[in-house]
Amino acid sequence: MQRQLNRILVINPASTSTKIGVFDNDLLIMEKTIQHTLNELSAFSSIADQHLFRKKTILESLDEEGMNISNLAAVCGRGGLLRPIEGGTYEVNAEMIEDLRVGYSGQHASNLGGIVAHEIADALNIPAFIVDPVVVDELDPVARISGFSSIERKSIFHALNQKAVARHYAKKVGCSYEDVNLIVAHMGSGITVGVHQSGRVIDVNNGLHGDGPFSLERAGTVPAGDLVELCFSGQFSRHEILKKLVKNSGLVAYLETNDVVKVEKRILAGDKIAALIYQAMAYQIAKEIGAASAVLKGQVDAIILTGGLAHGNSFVEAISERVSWIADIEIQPGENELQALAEGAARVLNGEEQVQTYSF
Ligand SMILES: Nc1ncnc2c1ncn2[C@@H]1O[C@H](COP(=O)(O)OP(=O)(O)O)[C@@H](O)[C@H]1O
Ligand SMILES: CCCC(=O)OP(=O)(O)O
Repeated sequence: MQRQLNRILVINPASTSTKIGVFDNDLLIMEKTIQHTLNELSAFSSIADQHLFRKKTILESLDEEGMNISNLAAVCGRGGLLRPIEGGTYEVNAEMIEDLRVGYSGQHASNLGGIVAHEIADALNIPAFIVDPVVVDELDPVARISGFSSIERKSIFHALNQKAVARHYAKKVGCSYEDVNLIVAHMGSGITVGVHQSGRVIDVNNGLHGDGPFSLERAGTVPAGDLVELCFSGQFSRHEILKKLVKNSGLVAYLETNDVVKVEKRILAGDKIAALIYQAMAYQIAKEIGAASAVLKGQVDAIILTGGLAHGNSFVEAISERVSWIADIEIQPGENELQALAEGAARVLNGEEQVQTYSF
């Protein structure tokens, strides 16, 4: 079926930048990363308060690029820490904006995606969407059990990129996403390993302040008793501990950088600590992939390695040597989030997928 031409503005707010793209359906016309200085952002007391500033910089950038926004069909933002929801494309509504504004499941720059998309779309009288936000929750009941009866495991992960690379793989092998079983490891500031069974992510580590491998900045699973002792030691406030777990752990804590390219140079120059930490990060990811293969009872069509760290040949090799016996390994470097947002909006605008409503 012939698709109609839909011009879509997509917005992916990150902690120090806003990435934007203009697409005709899923065909990229223009993309730009708008960098924000710490000085600019420090003027705001919360992430949500940045919405007018981010909107202004987006509209100015589009103007500079000569983009006429009057012919847009929709605006689509990366969704944030909402209530747990099924995967899909959601129209932004008042309930969603309120949850993004307060950060129902926590604070993350992606909370701005839906808010800013709505503000731009509203002025143009066109719909605003979010696609596969980080709170997509399709966990099997058994995966929710933590072992500590007052705490349930949560699904907070790179749903947008994970589902996009999984769909691309399925298309490449001539199947639909619902026909394949995949393990997807997204490896960047946060690292999440998702078990994709028949189009649903039935198990995944909580990549924000939950569990799983440590990452560039996150702690991942930490020995529980020792963490409790640290929390009650009087050394740290609640905010400091949470910040440490999310922003100042992993590679940053051990090696004082979140740049793996620099770490690889240090290793080549003989830095033994750098080599140990680098190996440990690959080891923990491989271990998580091994656990995911047990969830799928070994019926794994492919393992997909994605995110910025998948650009690194030796890092990919360090993981592959431990897990290549499980299934073929596909490398899809980078995060493809702008493309995934455009694809999600285009599927709905072209009637290929039903738009979802955020309600509770
Ligand atoms: N060619 C490369 N080789 C090794 N590591 C790379 C390469 N390109 C990027 N990286 C690493 O990827 C990481 C950034 O991942 P990314 O997914 O962009 O993070 P974020 O989650 O913040 O978007 C950095 O540590 C960077 O050094
Ligand atoms: C897992 C939630 C999303 C996340 O961690 O994103 P970043 O890796 O971009 O911080």
